[in-house]
Amino acid sequence: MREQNVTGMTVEIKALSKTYRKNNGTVFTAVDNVNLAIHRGEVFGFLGANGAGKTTTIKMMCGLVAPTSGRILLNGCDTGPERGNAMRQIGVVLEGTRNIYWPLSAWQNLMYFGRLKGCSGRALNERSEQLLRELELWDRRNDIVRNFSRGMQQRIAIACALIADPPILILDEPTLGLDVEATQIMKALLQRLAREYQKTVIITSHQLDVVQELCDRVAIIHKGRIIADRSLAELLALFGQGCYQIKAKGNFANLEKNLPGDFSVTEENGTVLLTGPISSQAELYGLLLKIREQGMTLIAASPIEPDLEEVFLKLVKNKGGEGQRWRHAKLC
Ligand SMILES: Nc1ncnc2c1ncn2[C@@H]1O[C@H](COP(=O)(O)OP(=O)(O)OP(=O)(O)O)[C@@H](O)[C@H]1O
Repeated sequence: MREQNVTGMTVEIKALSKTYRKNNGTVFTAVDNVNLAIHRGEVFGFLGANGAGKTTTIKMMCGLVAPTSGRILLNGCDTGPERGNAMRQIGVVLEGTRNIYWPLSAWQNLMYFGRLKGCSGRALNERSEQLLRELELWDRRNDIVRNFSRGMQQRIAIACALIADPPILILDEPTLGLDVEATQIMKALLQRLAREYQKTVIITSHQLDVVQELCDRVAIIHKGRIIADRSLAELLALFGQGCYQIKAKGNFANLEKNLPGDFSVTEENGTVLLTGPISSQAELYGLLLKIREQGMTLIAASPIEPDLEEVFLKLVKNKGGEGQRWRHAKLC
């Protein structure tokens, strides 16, 4: 029976672990005590470097890999004892364009996947038409999918994943291989699914600019463990405090050794860029003074906003995750 969903979360992952036994008999932990709670109507980015444990976690959510321990509740249904019900709560696009049948038309794909998921008759026809119109593919419904662009194939895969109207949509690299325009269409579509239809949209992606534009919240997994789980705004703010970039011209050789250790110095087309943490106005003025004393010409000094890529790299490089955030926050 479905567990009453009183938490307002459509996905709850509790103490989830997965271990594999290697050929030499040692045990390898791919996913290590992961806890996540994802809201209805949220676009959630699940990030990690290669081999971090994203796919293993997603596969456990999709019932493709059995957890070693822990629980996954999808809209209140436990993927263990209530696998069938739990699977009805999700639509999954794991390998994008490979999720659909290329020799079939768009319409035939929807009929096929719809029937596979227990839909039939008028309801299936109406749902298919609605999805194809929504995804601006209605005019191409009778065309063979093989001849579609990658972006269109990806949209058909999403339509097939949504055919039974699940509350949760999971997508692995939804914008991989798409051009700029198709990427924009995909981002707008996923955002609309979350905002207008209150779907919980979970994406994995290595394209951090896409994640930054698209996601409300981000979790970062590293060596099987969650090292950050926050709203995007919080994550960026956490790492953005007091970070400055100063532009100047002139010889910086002597200045470099007098800079605080966390500062980086680069030169671009004759302009020297000094980037690093500044904790107070006094510290900023002191540094500007040093630059002038050096005989350099000051061009500009401005606070900088970190992007998700910087935040990701800092967290992953320092491995300690948010537990050490104050130390990292200084490393602008
Ligand atoms: N069936 C398996 N047997 C043994 N080890 C596995 C198995 N599946 C995954 N692993 C290991 O578990 C770790 C996590 O793999 P996973 O595929 O979840 O990473 P990922 O974050 O999805 O990486 P990528 O971004 O490269 O897809 C890796 O070290 C991988 O080699």
